[in-house]
Amino acid sequence: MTAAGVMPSQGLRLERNPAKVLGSSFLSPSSTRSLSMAAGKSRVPAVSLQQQGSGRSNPLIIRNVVSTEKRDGFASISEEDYAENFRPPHITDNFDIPARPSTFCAKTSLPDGRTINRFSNDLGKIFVHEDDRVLLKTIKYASPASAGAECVDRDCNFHHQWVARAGPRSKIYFDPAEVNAAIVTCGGLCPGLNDVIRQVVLTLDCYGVTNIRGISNGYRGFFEEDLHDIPLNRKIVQNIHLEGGSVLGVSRGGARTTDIVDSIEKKNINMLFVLGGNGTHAGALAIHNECHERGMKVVVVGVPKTIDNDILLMDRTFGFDTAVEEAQKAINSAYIEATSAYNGVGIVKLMGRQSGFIAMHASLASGQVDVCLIPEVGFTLDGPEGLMQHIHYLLETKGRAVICVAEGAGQDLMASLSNGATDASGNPVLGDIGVHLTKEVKKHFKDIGMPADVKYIDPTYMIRACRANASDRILCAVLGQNAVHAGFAGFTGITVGLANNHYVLLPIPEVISHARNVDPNSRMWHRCLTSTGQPDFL
Ligand SMILES: Nc1ncnc2c1ncn2[C@@H]1O[C@H](COP(=O)(O)OP(=O)(O)OP(=O)(O)O)[C@@H](O)[C@H]1O
Ligand SMILES: O=P(O)(O)OC[C@H]1O[C@](O)(CO)[C@@H](O)[C@@H]1O
Ligand SMILES: [Mg+2]
Repeated sequence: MTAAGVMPSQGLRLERNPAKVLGSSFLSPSSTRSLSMAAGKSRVPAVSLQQQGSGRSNPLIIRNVVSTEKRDGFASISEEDYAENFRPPHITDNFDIPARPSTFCAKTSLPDGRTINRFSNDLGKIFVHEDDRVLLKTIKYASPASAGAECVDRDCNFHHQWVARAGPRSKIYFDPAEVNAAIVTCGGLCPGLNDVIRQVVLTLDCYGVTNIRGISNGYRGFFEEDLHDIPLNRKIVQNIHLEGGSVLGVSRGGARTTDIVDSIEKKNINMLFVLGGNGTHAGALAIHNECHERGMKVVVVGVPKTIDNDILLMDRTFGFDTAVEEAQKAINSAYIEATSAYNGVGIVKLMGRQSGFIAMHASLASGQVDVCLIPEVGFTLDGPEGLMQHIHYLLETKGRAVICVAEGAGQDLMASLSNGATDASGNPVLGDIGVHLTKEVKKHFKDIGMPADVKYIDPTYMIRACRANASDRILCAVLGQNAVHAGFAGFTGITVGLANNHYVLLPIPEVISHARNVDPNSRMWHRCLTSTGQPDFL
């Protein structure tokens, strides 16, 4: 991201049905359907997998908006463009399915197998109107030079970006008796996975769905012969949120879209909930597209899971808050060690392959960190501006130095170590910056004959395996419930999220074009620097 020109929607421009959007609002599923049919076109995004990949790319280039005119690095995009881009794909875009009254909360099952009426839909306003919208951006920047400015034109004009509001609709597109739901958790672990699984199951139960399965160990569970589905119901999931991890298991790699969709077809799954990060969502989009190409009436709904908080457009993803909180223990231990030692240096490594949000927030929260290093901001070790000089200064002035480093930081300093290797999902295998820094700091002070007592803490997997904290559990509850509401409302190829403090539905391509990064021009990074008092190390 540059301070000068950040696209409002940092995703791909989809080749969509040219249905005219009125003003800045969206079309309701029913009106969209008639327009789609009239136009004789499918709204399934014609986007290749390569385009869907989570590798970084310049949003100004990939958003190939026909009406876009680029001037001084800015693209002029109309509010209609936003509306069209953020219109969540709907099952009725491709199939003529009648809407039916919602069954949400009509009844629920008890642990003993009995069914009771929950509460009547007449009791109050429980439904979100299908035309409800959430405003994505709320700041009107006066100038592209404003801190963290996201401007779409040279004059920094404000464009309304309305996105669909998440929540239960009064009309649904599935008969609960015919729903065959599946949940899959992919990628790495993240605090809160079990909470989301639990909420998806509880909410399906509230709609009256009894046929629910968990797919074992991520996408692999669809086709690895030794992996078996796990039946799920209200009773089974009742206490799963009390532990970290995923009761379904996770995995990386092995995503063969055609095999997965063969399996979906064979198992008759028609509502798929996919919990995962950028890679998982790219897979979900591929599954969604393949299902539609095969004429399968399947909705695919994502729930963004990334402890790193690196998914576009979202205020935060579940697990992040827990990670920041858990990291405090490690930072505090490093601080205690460093302050108690003679010339103590405490180094803590935190997760964040491409994005330094955990390290930045944990450093800011702790107030004990002297230097925060993130992937988005380069640094050097040696020379007058280098990190070693600053540690030297800290030892002389404070008698200690506490460093919080994100795992993706300083990879250029260890180019020879990582060797271009990738994991099963194609993610780069990183060099261990924590170990590298520890060695370099020890070596530097030994070389100059100054005592330095260096202690290194790597709490990464301890943090990731935690049970979610209360605030993340609430986020998980709302996201899990909204995923089911979205599925019943017929939305597909979408994901749920918290944007601008409201719960929304977003088309998957809009959130996965690249990882969300810390903007070095943002107020938050500047707040972190104000707190640590660190200089630039370049
Ligand atoms: N471009 C892609 N298209 C289809 N499937 C993909 C793609 N990228 C990754 N996947 C699959 O999605 C699953 C999860 O991907 P990955 O391991 O990158 O985790 P992730 O969802 O990004 O989560 P995390 O935040 O933990 O990295 C894997 O099974 C992987 O094969
Ligand atoms: O070791 P694993 O399981 O591949 O996971 C490590 C990765 O997972 C992440 O937390 C993303 O989920 C990265 O920050 C980290 O590099
Ligand atoms: Mg990933």
